[in-house]
Amino acid sequence: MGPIWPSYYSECSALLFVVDASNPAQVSSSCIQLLSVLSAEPLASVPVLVLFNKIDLPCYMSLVEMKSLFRLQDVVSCASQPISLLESSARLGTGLAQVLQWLRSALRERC
Ligand SMILES: Nc1nc2c(ncn2[C@@H]2O[C@H](COP(=O)(O)OP(=O)(O)OP(=O)(O)O)[C@@H](O)[C@H]2O)c(=O)[nH]1
Repeated sequence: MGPIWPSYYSECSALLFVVDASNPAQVSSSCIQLLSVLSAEPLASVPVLVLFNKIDLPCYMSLVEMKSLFRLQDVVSCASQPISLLESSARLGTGLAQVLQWLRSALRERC
């Protein structure tokens, strides 16, 4: 779906970038894709939540591991937009309250 994302950028008020944390191959390609999304001009000031999902699965990569493997702290510091990082399990509902809280406050700040 990546190739069609830019057609939505101009209408975007908040961006939820969901990464499958249980799939190491997808995690690395997602991080590269994230850098491209963050550098898109229409998203320069749009609040971003990077959500590491599927943390209920046995082999998921934790936020701590991902921060160190993909230098996420550097990505966050260098980006023009505010970026938050959260973990979730959509299956179990873990972390979803924080996602909604982030969404509410991101949209409130844009109004
Ligand atoms: N165990 C687990 N499974 C999940 C979770 N979230 C989604 N899934 C499952 O993952 C599969 C794909 O979910 P989708 O929502 O279709 O995600 P997608 O991005 O379209 O598909 P993928 O690219 O394959 O991840 C479905 O079978 C979901 O039930 C989660 O937090 N934990």
